[in-house]
Amino acid sequence: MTETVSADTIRRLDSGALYGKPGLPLYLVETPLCRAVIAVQGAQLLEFQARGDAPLLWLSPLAEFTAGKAIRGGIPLCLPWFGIPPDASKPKHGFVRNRPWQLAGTQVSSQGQVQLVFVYRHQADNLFGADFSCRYKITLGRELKLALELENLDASATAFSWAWHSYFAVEDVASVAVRGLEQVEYLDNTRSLARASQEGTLTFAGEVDRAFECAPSRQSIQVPGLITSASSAGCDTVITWNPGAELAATIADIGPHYREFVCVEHGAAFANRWQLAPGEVRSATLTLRRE
Ligand SMILES: O=P(O)(O)OC[C@H]1O[C@H](O)[C@H](O)[C@@H](O)[C@@H]1O
Repeated sequence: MTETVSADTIRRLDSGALYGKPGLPLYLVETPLCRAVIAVQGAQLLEFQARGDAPLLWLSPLAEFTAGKAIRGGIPLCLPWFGIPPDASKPKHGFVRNRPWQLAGTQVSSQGQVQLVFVYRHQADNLFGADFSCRYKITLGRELKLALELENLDASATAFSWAWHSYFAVEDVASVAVRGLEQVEYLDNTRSLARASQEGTLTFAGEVDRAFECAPSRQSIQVPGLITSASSAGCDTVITWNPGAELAATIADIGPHYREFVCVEHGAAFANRWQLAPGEVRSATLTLRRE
């Protein structure tokens, strides 16, 4: 990554210009290798498509672009906690997905991959009582590479849980199969986190909400083409989610569109959460692509 990126490769525009729903600033990245859209809020990838391939990510046609509200689809980053916190008055999945991030740098490699680095700094408050900072590198080529670096800036040891909450575009959720989780134990969020073991390939007949701790580093998702994921150490939890018809009907920005996506999320949650000493930095990576 050496050269500077030309101004027409990365353009900043309002969500109104792309989706007809004004309200949030976005970056549109167009290169000979791919096209991507990233919201400033949450540094959230909304679209990624290698040239000539089908879109990798699903963005809800009912997505809202309202400051402070999570955008349905793409890859929201859930952090500094994943799921519902013990204090239920606090937001689900933390707050960094609902806050603006700063674009700290851009570069292009000699092979044409474009890299954007986003940063977020939190100062201890009532929501989360520890200072921390995140550095999030998004590399856009024929594949998508994500790298997160989290630093505990607090004087005390602090626990963090987080996930890249990827929504993958599928033809029909009913014919999707996820491989790479066979025989792995999971917490079933549809049954108060009861433990069970994944028997065979994971399919989506109705609501599925499973958190696999200490999961293998590779999964494949048959959509019916193949999407593959490869994660590094430190990114050991996989969460699989689709609400199914009944629950989706109660979620305003999903509704009848639940058939169009599956979430196969990667991060560090439950038993895999990160316990960071004062000043400790920890990182993880995830690579996603269509084969
Ligand atoms: O609606 P959200 O806050 O974005 O959460 C959407 C879903 O995220 C994860 O996959 C959780 O395991 C689910 O329980 C949750 O419903």
